[in-house]
Amino acid sequence: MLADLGLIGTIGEDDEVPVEPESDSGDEEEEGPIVLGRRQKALGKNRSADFNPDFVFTEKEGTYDGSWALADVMSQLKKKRAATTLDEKIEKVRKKRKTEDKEAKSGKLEKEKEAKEGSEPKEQEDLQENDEEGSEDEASETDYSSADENILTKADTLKVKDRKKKKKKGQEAGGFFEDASQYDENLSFQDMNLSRPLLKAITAMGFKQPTPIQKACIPVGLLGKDICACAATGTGKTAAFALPVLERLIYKPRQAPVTRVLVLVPTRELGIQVHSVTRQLAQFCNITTCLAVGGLDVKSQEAALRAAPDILIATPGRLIDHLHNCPSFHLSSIEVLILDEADRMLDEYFEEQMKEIIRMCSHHRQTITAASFPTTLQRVKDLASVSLKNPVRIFVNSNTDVAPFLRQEFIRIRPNREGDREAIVAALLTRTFTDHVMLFTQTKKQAHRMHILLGLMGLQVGELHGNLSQTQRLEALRRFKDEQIDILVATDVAARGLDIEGVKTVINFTMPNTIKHYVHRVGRTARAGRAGRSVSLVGEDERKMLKEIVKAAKAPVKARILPQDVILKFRDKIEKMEKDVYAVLQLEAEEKEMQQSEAQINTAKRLLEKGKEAVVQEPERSWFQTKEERKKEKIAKALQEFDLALRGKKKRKKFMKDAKKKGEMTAEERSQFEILKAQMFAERLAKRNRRAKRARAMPEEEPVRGPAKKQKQGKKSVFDEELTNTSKKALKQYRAGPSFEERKQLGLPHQRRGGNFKSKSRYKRRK
Ligand SMILES: Nc1ncnc2c1ncn2[C@@H]1O[C@H](COP(=O)(O)OP(=O)(O)OP(=O)(O)O)[C@@H](O)[C@H]1O
Repeated sequence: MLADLGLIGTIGEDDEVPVEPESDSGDEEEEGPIVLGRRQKALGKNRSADFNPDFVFTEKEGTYDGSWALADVMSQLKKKRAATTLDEKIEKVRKKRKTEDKEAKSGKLEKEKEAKEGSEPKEQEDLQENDEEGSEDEASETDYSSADENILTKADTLKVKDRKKKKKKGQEAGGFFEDASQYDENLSFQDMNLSRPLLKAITAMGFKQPTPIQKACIPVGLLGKDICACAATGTGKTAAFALPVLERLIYKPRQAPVTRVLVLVPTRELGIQVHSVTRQLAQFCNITTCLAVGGLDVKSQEAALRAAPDILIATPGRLIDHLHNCPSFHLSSIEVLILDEADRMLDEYFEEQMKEIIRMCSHHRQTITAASFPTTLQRVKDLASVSLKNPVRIFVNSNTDVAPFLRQEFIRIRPNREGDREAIVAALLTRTFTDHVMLFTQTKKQAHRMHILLGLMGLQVGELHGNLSQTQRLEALRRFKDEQIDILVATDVAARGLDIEGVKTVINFTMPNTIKHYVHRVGRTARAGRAGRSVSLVGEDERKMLKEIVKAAKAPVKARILPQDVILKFRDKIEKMEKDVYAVLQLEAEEKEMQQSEAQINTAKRLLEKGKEAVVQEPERSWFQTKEERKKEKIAKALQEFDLALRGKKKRKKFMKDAKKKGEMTAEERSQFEILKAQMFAERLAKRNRRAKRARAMPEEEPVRGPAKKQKQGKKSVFDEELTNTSKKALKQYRAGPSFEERKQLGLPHQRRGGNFKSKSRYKRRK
């Protein structure tokens, strides 16, 4: 059972001093290891009212082994492994290339000998040239020879980017929220009236003092109020919402076991992490937790749900699956609903699923939403569509705040040099940022390609995106966490919430869709008070976002310039590697084909041997939408996107068409495609925001009473009223005909012609 799996352990707890050992080698302007105290002093000058720069993420002294619970979670995964891993394929191609190069070299030497024996002076010249080429070939092998030393050590240039003065906007006022963003700076965990088991767990986890969001959030959460919380990435939001909830659960009288708390998260990996942190915080109390995210075994989750765990952490899709297919499981007992990464949970992508979940939740509950930043107050009000009741707004950072100890750098990509991106990234990863690096790409395809390219260069790389199986995703995360790989290439699936300890550098291959995505991506480093660095490649089309980032930055933003010959060298290297990349992709395709045919053969074999019964059909699981509805929704969304992608964008249309026709894209086109993808997303988002706000209501079917009801129905016309009035009085009046007054007004004879039916019908006829 999941509850017994012991999914304890966390990401990010150790006894390290919060110092970032820099991996840069050839950078003259580089500072030495950034000691937190010093950075803080510097920041002190720039003191922000939103984030308390005096806050120190103190060293963790806990004895608790905070390792990932990945091993346990992975035991739930289906064991369906590829015959060989991608890294094995890369290694195979690399070895082949090495032997081929060796052979070519020895061939050349032999030729050289022959030539020396009976050659003329001109031939000798040619051979000299060949010799030079030969040494370059050698250098193009993955390991760097002395010829490349210069390239590896030549320093980049760093310039501080000018920053236009940020206009200070007043905080958006909203009568809707009670504001509790001010907090008592001296508040300690002990002052918060938390129970002993929780305090013990906090100590065991090594937390010495609460973070600003925890200081602000925990006291309000304990009062049972609805909260709309917002703080920078990596500032401890998870514990901020988990602690008050755990405290309340400890004191709840227990009768029959019921699930009281539901935490919804947007990605599976984040679910695993939140579950792990909750388990650690609850390690000394008798509170049960359950993890129900996609990609993990359904059956064991069902069994765990039947035991009604106190806290359930889930992704929306898998939760709905259980609600519809696990008869005894329901949400009517939910007392606290928590939406982590709330802005994502309430965006269009999850809209239908969220409506369905909230519809099933009990009306009487506390709702807590946690996000890294709400862009506008309107957005926050959107969050209110989950029916927050007199919510308390707790914002301890402003809209575009990045982590306080993040150093932001940008590399300019000149027009028509888009094709250099891969070379620049390769140069950064081999020369400057060699370990604990996350590289973000826009598309899964580019992430995969970068994995292969960098792997062929001899770097230790892994990839994390939606095209991989859950096993592969978690395995990549585990290897990165365990320092088996130095670089994790990922798409935005890994951008939110993931707390991977010790990430030193985040590199953006292209700028992400929106600033919000940027803040999330770079938020994977400089967490919990540690220092970190982000390096983003910015092309002409992306400069607008750069300007905004520079404007919002509190610390100086730097421009990094790589020496041109370094870029050329790596470009050359990549060009030469192209055939090897193709070879790896080919190996993958062949293996996939083999596996598919093997599976078909096995099914046929079983059918032949044991008849139809041998092929066990999984019972179909039901879903809240019919297959038709699901299909319709998907088609509608796809059409909308397609429509947007094409509208007025002839250039794009042509680009897509050309790229498709050619089958293979050049480095330039690949980079453009990445940028295009991000732009399309941003456009879709902008269009969505321009649209008149639909009632994003998640209808709470509570009866509306009193004047509200009248207002809602609108005023009826006299005609409607007469037509629909069926009261006794109205009927009597109708039978009796118009009154004396009415007759006078209508110019009818004043005398009624008797009250009998006959005269009345006559009157009616005349009328
Ligand atoms: N009071 C504290 N003292 C020291 N470390 C803490 C404290 N609270 C949390 N942390 C650590 O800070 C790190 C970041 O915490 P967490 O993942 O909750 O941040 P977050 O705000 O949810 O980030 P994101 O927005 O990226 O999801 C974790 O490693 C956690 O263990």
